Amino acid sequence: MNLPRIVGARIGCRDGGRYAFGARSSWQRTQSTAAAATTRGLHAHDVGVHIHATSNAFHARAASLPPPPPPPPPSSAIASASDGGLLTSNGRSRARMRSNHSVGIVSHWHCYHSSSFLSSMASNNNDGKNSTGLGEDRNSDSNRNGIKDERNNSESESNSNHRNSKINNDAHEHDGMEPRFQDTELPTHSFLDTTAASTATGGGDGGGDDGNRSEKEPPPHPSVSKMLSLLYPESKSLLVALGFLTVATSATMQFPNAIGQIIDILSSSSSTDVIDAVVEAATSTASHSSDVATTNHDVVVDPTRDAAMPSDDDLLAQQLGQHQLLREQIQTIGLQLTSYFAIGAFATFASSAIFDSTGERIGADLRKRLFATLIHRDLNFFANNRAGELANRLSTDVHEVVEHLVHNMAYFLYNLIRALTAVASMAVISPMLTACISVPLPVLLGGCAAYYGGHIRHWTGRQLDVLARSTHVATERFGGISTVLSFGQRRAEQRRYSAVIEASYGYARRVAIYEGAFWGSSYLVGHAALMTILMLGSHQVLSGEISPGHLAGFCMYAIHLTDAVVELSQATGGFLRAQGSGARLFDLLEGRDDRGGTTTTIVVDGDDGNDKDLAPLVTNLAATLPACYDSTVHFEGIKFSYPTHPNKSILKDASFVLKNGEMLAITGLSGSGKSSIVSLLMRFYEPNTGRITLDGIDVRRLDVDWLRSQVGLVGQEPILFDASVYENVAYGRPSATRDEVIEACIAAGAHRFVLELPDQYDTIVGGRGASISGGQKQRLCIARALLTKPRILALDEASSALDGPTEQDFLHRLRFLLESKDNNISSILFITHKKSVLRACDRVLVLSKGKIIEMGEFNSLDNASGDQLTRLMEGNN
Ligand SMILES: Nc1ncnc2c1ncn2[C@@H]1O[C@H](COP(=O)(O)OP(=O)(O)OP(=O)(O)O)[C@@H](O)[C@H]1O
Repeated sequence: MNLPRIVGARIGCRDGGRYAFGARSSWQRTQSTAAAATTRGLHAHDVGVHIHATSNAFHARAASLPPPPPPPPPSSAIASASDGGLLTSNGRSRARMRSNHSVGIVSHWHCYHSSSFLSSMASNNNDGKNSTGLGEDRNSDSNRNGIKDERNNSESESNSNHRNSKINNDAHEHDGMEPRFQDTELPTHSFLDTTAASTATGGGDGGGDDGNRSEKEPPPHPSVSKMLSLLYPESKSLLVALGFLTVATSATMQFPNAIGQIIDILSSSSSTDVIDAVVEAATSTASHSSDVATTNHDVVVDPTRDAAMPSDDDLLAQQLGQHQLLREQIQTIGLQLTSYFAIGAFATFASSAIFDSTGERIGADLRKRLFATLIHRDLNFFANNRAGELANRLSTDVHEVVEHLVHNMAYFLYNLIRALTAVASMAVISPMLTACISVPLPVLLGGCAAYYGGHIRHWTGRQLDVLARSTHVATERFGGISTVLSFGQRRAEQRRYSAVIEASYGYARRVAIYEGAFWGSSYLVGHAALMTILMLGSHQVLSGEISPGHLAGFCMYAIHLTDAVVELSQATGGFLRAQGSGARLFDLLEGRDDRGGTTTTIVVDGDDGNDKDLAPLVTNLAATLPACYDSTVHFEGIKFSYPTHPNKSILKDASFVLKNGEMLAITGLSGSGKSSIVSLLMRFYEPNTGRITLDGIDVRRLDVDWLRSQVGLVGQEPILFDASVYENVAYGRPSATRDEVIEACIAAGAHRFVLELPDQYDTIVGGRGASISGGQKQRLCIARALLTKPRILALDEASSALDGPTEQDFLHRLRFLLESKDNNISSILFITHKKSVLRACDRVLVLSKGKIIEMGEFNSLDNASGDQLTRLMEGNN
């Protein structure tokens, strides 16, 4: 299961297919299943890239690391131990990872953190505009607008701006349409303009005007309590994980203490004497036995030796006993440490596994919630929000929130426990030394992190914006490679891409410098603190206040403290980044977006002529018509503008009737508002004034899903999903039998070519039906609409890709379906430019600039000379 592809495909559905077929909840289930699969670890390709790459960043990083250098020379146990995070300036995260092995469980969290440090900062700045998954939608937009866009591209390439603008102007004058998705064709300066990049990433879809998608104001950051509310459902697991984390950290923190004890045991004067004596005895025994072997007969016993004095042998035996005692003491400490570390290892495993899986659980739930919210938004919302960007929110932003919220929380807690334990242990050893380090250190390191972190965030954001833009453009160009080739633009594209990548590298270099400065400063501050401790501590040892072992232990705790303070400042930054990523998510979840909001309040002319707030009726989903209703549709004085362009009048006082039992064609110049009529009938949008009635009832009083189920819409662009022929046709009625699907395909004239496909009805048609022809796609879409047994069939240029004989056959079948008593279809609405279709219809309605200018039978209109229809039909014989 491929989550982003599913999401992209569903959200990118431009013809409103989801709405028309009322299959939102079924896709919602699909999405839930995909999310659940992700949670169970069945990471699909794209999800895996996002989730695994970061949540298992440790492993990925570790795998890519060079082998660790040889251990530091034993001359400095402290220096070697201090690698636990402090002596890390050069390799930064890498060195941190390596060195952290020396302090037990530290490694996991460090490595995790190290890899997420930059990416997390950056991704926030990127504001979720990762270009992954964007290209497909934008490509399709580009393809739709292919000729115009590509002409523009070609013109700009040859630096003829005049011609370029003329093409646009011509197009504009001709059909009154605004050129859509102009930003897909960027002159070099805007291509490199990171401000533009930040606004222009994302896959455009949904039929909106891209140009209108101006940069959104960043939403306010959600409060801390709101962020933490995401964790609430999993609070039990998190508490358990926290318990394990505390145990693991406590176990780790035993190590410095143990080192101190061992050093003290070994360096006390009595121990030194015993060790010296035993070593001496061992040496002399060795030389003595060799002497005995050579001069055994020379041995002379001293008769004057005092019998009361303990003999050398007794003394040696005593010292050997004490030596054995020392060994046992050290072994006891070793055993204690071993048991601590065994417990620590288990606790690390448990806390890590619980934190990770809980994070994924929270992410999966958040994705399901967000998808459920998005899939129920209206078409206007999708016109205002790029499909790719929404899909990105589902994958990247949710991942960011989980990453920073859950993992950072774990990381923060871990470091907090570590820092507190270190301070407490240090205070026990030497309160004075503790005060010396624990006050200035957090201030200095926190200051460094705040100062450099701000710069790193800033430049990483710029870099990722440019990178995201470049990725989007690359995806788009690869998708439209045939156009790039046909206009000979390969080198130009190569130059553009190189330029933007260079710009991105420029930002990356600045990031690298600030990062280096941060780690350099941390190194300096940390080592200065360590040096101070060593100096002051040595004086204390000399004055007998603390033992050398205590000093060694203290230094190790100080290293832990230094490291923990650095990590704490970064973890806090991580939480702020989670807030940044969460801002847009909460906006979407709570439907607070300022553009393209849902229809919550509808004011309409009531039946009694008074304006009424119909919101309660609209939300009451029970209103439907009886099965035998008359499917006559009345458009009464409809005035309409798209919410994105409220000042542009699309329909101007349009009134007409679609009678029960008739085939009505609407024709007119491109952009005259034909498709908008179907959108209003489907209630994708609401008219500004006037009303649409079905059987005399205002459609706004009817259950919108029921209404849509009564209209079988075949959109202008045949949208198929990346599934089998059978699944695509049965999309609107998943319960349909195979026979019913075949029947619908026969009626739509699709059966014959389906049989010729490699797996017939089980053939996968590819993303957007890429592996079948345009005419075949159209026929499958018609079959899909017929299968839902609609009362009204609305065909928006649905036969445009059919050849003459196939179209004639199709029209005959439709007439048969309309007249057949067994069939549900009672009226057919054609949106068409084709004379053959117009001729087959009962009546033709001619639309010009949103006004109905002619209406009647085709022959009567066709015979009237000089009219709009005749001009329309020129060259259309
Ligand atoms: N989602 C939208 N948001 C804003 N404007 C839109 C939207 N969809 C269409 N328009 C604009 O509304 C006008 C009418 O569009 P419509 O698609 O109804 O025309 P049409 O007659 O069906 O054109 P064609 O024959 O080219 O399909 C056009 O100017 C178009 O740019």
